[in-house]
Amino acid sequence: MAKNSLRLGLNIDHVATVRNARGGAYPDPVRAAKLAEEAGVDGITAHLREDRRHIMDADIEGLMQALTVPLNFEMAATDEMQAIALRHRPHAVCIVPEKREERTTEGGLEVAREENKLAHFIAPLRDAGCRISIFVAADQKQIEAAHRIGADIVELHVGAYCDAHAEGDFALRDAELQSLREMSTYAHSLGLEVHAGHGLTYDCVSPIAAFPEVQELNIGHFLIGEAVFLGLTPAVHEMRRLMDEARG
Ligand SMILES: CC(=O)[C@@H](O)[C@H](O)COP(=O)(O)O
Ligand SMILES: NCC(=O)COP(=O)(O)O
Repeated sequence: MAKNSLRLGLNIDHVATVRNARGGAYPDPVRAAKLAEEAGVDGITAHLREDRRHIMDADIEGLMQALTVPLNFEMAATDEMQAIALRHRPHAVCIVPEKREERTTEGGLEVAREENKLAHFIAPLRDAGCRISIFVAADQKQIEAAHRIGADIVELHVGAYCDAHAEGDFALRDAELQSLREMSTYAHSLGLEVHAGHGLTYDCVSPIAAFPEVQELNIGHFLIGEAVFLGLTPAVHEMRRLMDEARG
């Protein structure tokens, strides 16, 4: 595996969170995405939630028109979202679980219990040329099911590891890290491309970036927050530096 094959995808959802807090047009997530592109990100991630709490339909339209880097379109497995993805045909579609009342994405997708349904759901998206990613916990059963339904990618939900690190529960953090390490090796052995994301910060990114099987990190909330202090370009550059350093 090439040394520098770790890509950074910026999740721009929370530019839209700030915009939507007041209504109106700014800050504009498409402008943020273009700036991030100039700063050297390898892709943009946007999650069109069913309740449109941050990214809106017009943002997806704007991103599809403006971006030169790939768009990773995160969405729930609903008919509405499938129709939107089929209209835009983004580079990748990442299927995520969604609960209307949650503050953020709490876990990975339940693939094993919904295997047939999901296999049918992703088929037209694949036929439309989208790469299929499934956002999963570090759980062998879910990874095997993602492989069986024909996903190209699994994105490992690293939120529990990040939370344990932030809370100083280092025993739990190390246990989570070990599961993530084992499951990234396992997913790669099945032929799945491995991505990781959710809750990554400067403080906790390095051990995940060091996993040789991981090819992409999707990072948003922390970087958009950090951009308030540093500006988006320096914030992205610092994350890129830490990822490269961890990769060795
Ligand atoms: C699936 C995922 O991890 C991201 O899309 C993240 O969820 C975005 O933030 P919210 O969970 O706040 O929508
Ligand atoms: N899929 C995870 C993601 O896109 C980024 O999550 P976060 O860094 O905004 O928590």
